[in-house]
Amino acid sequence: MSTAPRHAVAALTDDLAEWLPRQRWYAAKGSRPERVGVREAAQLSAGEPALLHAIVEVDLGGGAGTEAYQLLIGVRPDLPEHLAHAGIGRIGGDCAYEATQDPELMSLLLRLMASGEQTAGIRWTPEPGVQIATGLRARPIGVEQSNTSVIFGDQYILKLFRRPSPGPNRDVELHRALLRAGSAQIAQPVAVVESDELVLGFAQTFLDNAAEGWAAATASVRDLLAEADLFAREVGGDFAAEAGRLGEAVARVHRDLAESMGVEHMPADAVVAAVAELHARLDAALAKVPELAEHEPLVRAAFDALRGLDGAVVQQVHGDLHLGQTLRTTSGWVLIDFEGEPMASPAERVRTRSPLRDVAGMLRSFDYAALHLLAGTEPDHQLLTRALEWADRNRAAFCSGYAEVGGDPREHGALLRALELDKAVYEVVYEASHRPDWLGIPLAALRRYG
Ligand SMILES: Nc1ncnc2c1ncn2[C@@H]1O[C@H](COP(=O)(O)OP(=O)(O)O)[C@@H](O)[C@H]1O
Ligand SMILES: O=P(O)(O)O[C@H]1O[C@H](CO)[C@@H](O[C@H]2O[C@H](CO)[C@@H](O)[C@H](O)[C@H]2O)[C@H](O)[C@H]1O
Repeated sequence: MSTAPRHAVAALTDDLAEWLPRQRWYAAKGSRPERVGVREAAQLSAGEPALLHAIVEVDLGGGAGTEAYQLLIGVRPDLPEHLAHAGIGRIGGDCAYEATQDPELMSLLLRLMASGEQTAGIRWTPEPGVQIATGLRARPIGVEQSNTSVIFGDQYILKLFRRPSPGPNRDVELHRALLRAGSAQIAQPVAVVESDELVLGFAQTFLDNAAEGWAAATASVRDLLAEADLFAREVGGDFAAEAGRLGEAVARVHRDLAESMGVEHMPADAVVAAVAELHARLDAALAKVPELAEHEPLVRAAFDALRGLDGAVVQQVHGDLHLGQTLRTTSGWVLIDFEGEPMASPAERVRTRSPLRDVAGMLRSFDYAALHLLAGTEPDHQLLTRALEWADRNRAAFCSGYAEVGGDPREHGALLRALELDKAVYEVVYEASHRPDWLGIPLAALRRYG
């Protein structure tokens, strides 16, 4: 490829305006970019295939502002069959494609991380004391995610942040803090990829043979619904013991984050401000999803019940905890992805929060796991009763497990209820823009809180 990197990516911007909205990690769901501009472009490899790195700026038009995305673009004269699905468009006579799908180009990233060098303004730095093996086969991860990850052999997983933001990266910082506290509930940090302003990628040990919490929990629900005249405790795939151990693991993570990064007691005026913020989040959600309106009084009452709350403890927490952020390894539960809520601004994400926020997230997730199989099916009272029984049983087991290490979350009923409702409202907005077929899950939950 003979064109300068910036010109090469600029040649692709019309194609990108079509391609970006089809990507799972594109945040402004439903809006086609009005314009795509190139903020930074660099060539990481000039061979054939060539590898371009770019930060592009998506202008959503109508005063909606811009969003920056990180792209890795492969360039070849022709796309072989195994990359046909990855095509983006054309740069001159060549084909441009999503490079994370190309093992040949991704193995270059592993070599760069192992070398610790700086290439085209990007630093590839192993974490202190880590020796990175090279020569491992790269493969893209086959799951839907907010970013894009590549696995190397069975040893490392590199997450490329699709919307890198300036300042310290929360995922990296919290992992380092947990490592300092000796946490056994995280995958070890391996390397960080950064430019002058942005953290672009984060590599960790790949936990081979780990089962995703969501997959394990929903397998248990499937077993139960197939035996709908048995109680959850009588079915072979009962999940309650695992839910309990997961509760313990989450409490350990909270204890270690508190030890490494400290805790604060919220003064009364901060509680008032936090309640106002909950209401403001609800206002924004109501404006986006009209179906929420019937639940407004219930949710506002739960928020108002917090006004007199005294001495609430806040600290760094996971921030977006659900079963999909947990992995069950042979030695216990591990939490992943400490970036915080994908829809929150970087400033909101770094704030200290009540640990009960994570507990509320997990409790909501047990509800999701129990009910997602019934979403969009004919109402069946028996199946619904069994699914709700599964949710109750596992929610209770999770809280009991948490209480083995930290305090019992159920002793803070008003706060937990308000945070669960806030999370359900967040989920309504998330589902409305990402998975409208699942919108009924958090809406039905709001109905049951009534
Ligand atoms: N250390 C790891 N070991 C094994 N699998 C992992 C690891 N980290 C992430 N994964 C897998 O990658 C998926 C996406 O990771 P995650 O950090 O949640 O990315 P995103 O921020 O894009 O949602 C997870 O659901 C899990 O299946
Ligand atoms: O994993 P992400 O950081 O991208 O989190 C977002 O997407 C999640 C869905 O993948 C979403 O979680 C919601 O759906 C889950 C089931 O798919 C469920 O277990 C969670 O309880 C529910 O909140 C998450 O809210 C969103 O931030």
